[in-house]
Amino acid sequence: MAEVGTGPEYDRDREVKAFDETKRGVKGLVDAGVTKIPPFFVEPPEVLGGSTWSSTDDEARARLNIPIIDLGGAGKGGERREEVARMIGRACETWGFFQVVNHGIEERVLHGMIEGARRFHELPGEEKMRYYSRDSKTKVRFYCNYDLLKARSANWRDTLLFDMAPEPLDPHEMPLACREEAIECWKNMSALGNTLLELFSEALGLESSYLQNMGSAEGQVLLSHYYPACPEPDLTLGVSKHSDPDFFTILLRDHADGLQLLQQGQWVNVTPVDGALVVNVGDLMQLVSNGRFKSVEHRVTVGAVGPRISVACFFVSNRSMKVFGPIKELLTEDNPPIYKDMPLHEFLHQCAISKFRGWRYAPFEKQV
Ligand SMILES: O=C(O)CCC(=O)C(=O)O
Ligand SMILES: [Fe+2]
Repeated sequence: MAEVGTGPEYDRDREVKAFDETKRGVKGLVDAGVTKIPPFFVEPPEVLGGSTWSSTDDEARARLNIPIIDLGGAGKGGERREEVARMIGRACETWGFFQVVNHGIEERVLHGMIEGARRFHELPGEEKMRYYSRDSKTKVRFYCNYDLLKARSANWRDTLLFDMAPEPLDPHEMPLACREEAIECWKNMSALGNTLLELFSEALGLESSYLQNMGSAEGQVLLSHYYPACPEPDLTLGVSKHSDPDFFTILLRDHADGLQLLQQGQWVNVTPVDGALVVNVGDLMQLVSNGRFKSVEHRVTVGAVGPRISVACFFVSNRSMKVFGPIKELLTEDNPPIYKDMPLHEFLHQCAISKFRGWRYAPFEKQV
């Protein structure tokens, strides 16, 4: 006989809808004391599996850590500017990920943001639920999985989203639990994002202001993710394998492991480093750089202890009619365009259906 909850009598759509209507997210399940996760969170074994790089050899292990780049002296006219731009370029061409230290954001601001996110997600369910929304026009929204109603399996995480830019967000719309912390964190991440944009431009051999002038990252979305402890951590994921559909992402994490990226078909753990921020290339950057910078797939596993908290700032374009394609200055006879020019809305649609499938000019290995 089929296991209870998964047999033919199990109405998945109804269960998902009923869960969504609680407006309490995964944290609500944990608070209710579930000891088994609802079946719609269970990932198939082929998704959960996959080998993880591991090595007993110290040197090999060291090579399996994404680069940690010191931004000290990399400001405009700084003595390390060129060196840092080169390091960032190399990291984007190989890993698609790097961590930055000496980034200029005070520890107080980062710690405050993590604690603010914790305060929000640990509010009583009745207080949080008034922010619960699936309407993408809502600039402040709390939700459990943006694609909950469509995805094959749900992810074990809740998110609070703030649409910070380009239109300013009225602070009064933000929950008090993390309002000040989120504004301060975003201002700092936004400034760091501008510096990174200049460094990305220089790494590509372009004018410092080139990428900024394209308007590819003028939209900024701050996401506070909360991954509660999971009673069956081996059956589900915090977030399934994906690449970010933005230009680039700055990610703040607490001390918990879980973030993994895919390298040569195997998962590599991105080990937390005190005070560091993770930066990763998104799909739009891969497109405009004609595949030179890689948008690498990543995922988050969950643990039996928790929560794990992370805060991501997505740098995006919100000009849906603007046409994006490989930057002409980067193209040569030896480096012909491997992607088509297309309006942003079409690009995002393609990303949503299937990453890069069916619209490349040449066979292109997405993974390095
Ligand atoms: O929580 C994390 O460490 C990663 C989050 C992530 O991949 C995302 O927001 O796209
Ligand atoms: Fe991501």
